[in-house]
Amino acid sequence: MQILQNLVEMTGHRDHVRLEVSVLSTMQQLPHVTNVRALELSEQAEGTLIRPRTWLQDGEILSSDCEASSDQRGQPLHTLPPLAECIQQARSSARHSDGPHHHVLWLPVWMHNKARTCLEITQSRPFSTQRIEVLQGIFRVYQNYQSLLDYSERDALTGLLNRKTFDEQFIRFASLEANASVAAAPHSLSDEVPQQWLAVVDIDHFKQVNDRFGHLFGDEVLILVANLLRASFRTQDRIFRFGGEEFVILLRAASLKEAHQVFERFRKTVESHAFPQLGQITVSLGFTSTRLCSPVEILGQSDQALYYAKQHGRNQVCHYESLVAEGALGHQVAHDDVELF
Ligand SMILES: Nc1nc2c(ncn2[C@@H]2O[C@H](COP(=O)(O)OP(=O)(O)OP(=O)(O)O)[C@@H](O)[C@H]2O)c(=O)[nH]1
Repeated sequence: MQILQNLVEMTGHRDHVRLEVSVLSTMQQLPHVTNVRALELSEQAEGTLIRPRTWLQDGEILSSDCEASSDQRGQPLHTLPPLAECIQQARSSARHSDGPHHHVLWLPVWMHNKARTCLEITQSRPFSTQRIEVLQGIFRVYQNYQSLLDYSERDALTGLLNRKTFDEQFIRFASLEANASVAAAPHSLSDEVPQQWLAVVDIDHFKQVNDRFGHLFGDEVLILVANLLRASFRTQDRIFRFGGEEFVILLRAASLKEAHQVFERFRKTVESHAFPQLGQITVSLGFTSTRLCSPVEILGQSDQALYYAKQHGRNQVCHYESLVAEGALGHQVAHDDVELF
């Protein structure tokens, strides 16, 4: 009965992290469970890393509020061989016993053929068949509900994250970033601190595609561009379809140079892609650093850089602060210049 009540509570959430906290508290209440964690898997230059995103501490379930790439508690996936093998073979669970009172069960959350999260349950007794059935039952409800949440966060045409999700995630992220940067050094173009960049991408002369080939064909082009976006960025970078033929990318990069290179590489990928019937299409991209500004200002700055790219020949990447430093843009975007949220 307690489990049923917990399941009702679990499915009342509209947020991935709160749902995760809820499923872990449900599992933690089972007898002999000594620890529960949700591990996040992320692809980094040095290989797949795992870090605890939600965990049990002093009887309370806590969640990390920092980005995976800046979390010091990440460890290489290969340091947990049974889990690494389970992920590599796309299996639904793995188990490991480390002494008579330490038994671990891992349940990876598979979505779009990728496991980005894995639940970890530790018990002081070996897992009985019945216990595994109960845990897997709870896990299936949780996973189905995660899929529903995921579906509501995505754009139906391209499968990218939608504008609503951007508004929710970016406002939350920007307030975390603002708090973190209170003690940070003043911003300069040559800073080498890992930071986030926001780019607005717009397909050039897309209206002509629709006019010549029809709206349905235009939709196919949007899907192809979305696929190129997915292939060009890492899984921890977030890509949104913002509306129409406009996309937004949130990228983590160590320097302006690196961010510029990554965006430039994407521009070239689109330029050199052979689109059926169309041949070549191009994109313009405006980007800015997300530090020390409000979400409205950040979007406004990227939009200004994009507008500049469009006005100066299209098929190019423009960086807002560089344009301002060169005197190419008239003025910095103020709060009331743009109204987006
Ligand atoms: N096929 C399709 N077209 C869309 C969708 N959303 C917006 N569009 C079209 O995208 C086009 C955008 O055109 P504009 O913003 O005028 O500019 P453009 O032709 O892309 O030219 P520049 O941006 O100036 O390079 C319009 O024709 C819209 O109808 C969509 O979901 N599917």
